[in-house]
Amino acid sequence: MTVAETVPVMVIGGFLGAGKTTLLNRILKTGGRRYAVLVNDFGSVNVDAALIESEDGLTKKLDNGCICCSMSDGVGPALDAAMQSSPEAVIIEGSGVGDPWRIAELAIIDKRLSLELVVTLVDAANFVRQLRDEMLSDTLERQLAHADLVVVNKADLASESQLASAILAVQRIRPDARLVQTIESVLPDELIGGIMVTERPSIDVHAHDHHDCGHDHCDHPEHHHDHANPHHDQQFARWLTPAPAALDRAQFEAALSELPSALLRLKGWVRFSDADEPFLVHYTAGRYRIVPANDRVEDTVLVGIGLPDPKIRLALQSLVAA
Ligand SMILES: Nc1nc2c(ncn2[C@@H]2O[C@H](COP(=O)(O)OP(=O)(O)OP(=O)(O)O)[C@@H](O)[C@H]2O)c(=O)[nH]1
Repeated sequence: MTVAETVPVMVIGGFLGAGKTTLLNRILKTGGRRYAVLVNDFGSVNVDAALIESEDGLTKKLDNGCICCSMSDGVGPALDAAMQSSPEAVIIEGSGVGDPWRIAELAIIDKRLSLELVVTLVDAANFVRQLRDEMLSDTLERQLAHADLVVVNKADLASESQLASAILAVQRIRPDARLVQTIESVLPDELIGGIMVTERPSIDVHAHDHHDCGHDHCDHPEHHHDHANPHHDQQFARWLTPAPAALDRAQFEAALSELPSALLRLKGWVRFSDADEPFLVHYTAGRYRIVPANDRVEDTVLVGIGLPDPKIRLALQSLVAA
């Protein structure tokens, strides 16, 4: 197979809530190619997969958990299934605490694929503060380390100085990447289908290293985690909170505003007592958005991720008791 016959792969990375799914949906709408999409979410309910607006039935959902594990054999069964529909391009959205380069490596070693672009999103309003947090900085820096394109998103939520310092910090970590600043992940037209990466530095991929990724369910011989950091998102805790009862919206919003700051991201669906349809809840770093959900809601449940803090479980319980 020549390079021309390989299927280009775009990997989308970036921290929790930075706007990855928003970008993915934008590319699906306007990118003009037949895409196969793999998404890897942080919780046991794959909220992102439900939010991918694919109209052509090509979207393939990855099972939850570590993308490196789910895709360890070559690029894995999920991609094999996606390739059956002969996509013109593949987009893989990593989890908000994952390392997009781990996914990119898998694309590099699969002969059917060629890595086209690693794009990393950054939350303009929160990036510098997150970078100063020693529990988060390593994850954030890794996400940028191999980015070809950095999208400094959520510019509408950032002050001028937050935006300027976010851009400076990105340039310090990844001076070679192209950088754009966006609102709602609206990329300039010329970037939407990807950018031509003409010079990718030589790549050191250890396809046959064998080391334990630390996941109980994984028994694959070929993993590509760092030896130094075999389980890259170990420091994060996850919460699954069913929300079966119809909630009082005002109380729910009040409780959302009180969530402990160690809870970095919360998303999912709830029902309110004054409305028939379910609502989609997005909470990131103290801000939230509640919008009517589409018709694909199966369970009303909230999934959360953050740094371990005993206050979070109680706060989530009172949230769904609102
Ligand atoms: N105000 C504002 N909100 C945004 C912007 N971009 C995305 N959002 C909202 O931020 C929330 C998170 O966006 P997502 O696209 O789901 O972020 P993500 O990176 O996929 O999140 P995870 O997969 O959970 O890490 C959603 O409510 C979006 O509608 C933006 O530029 N400005």
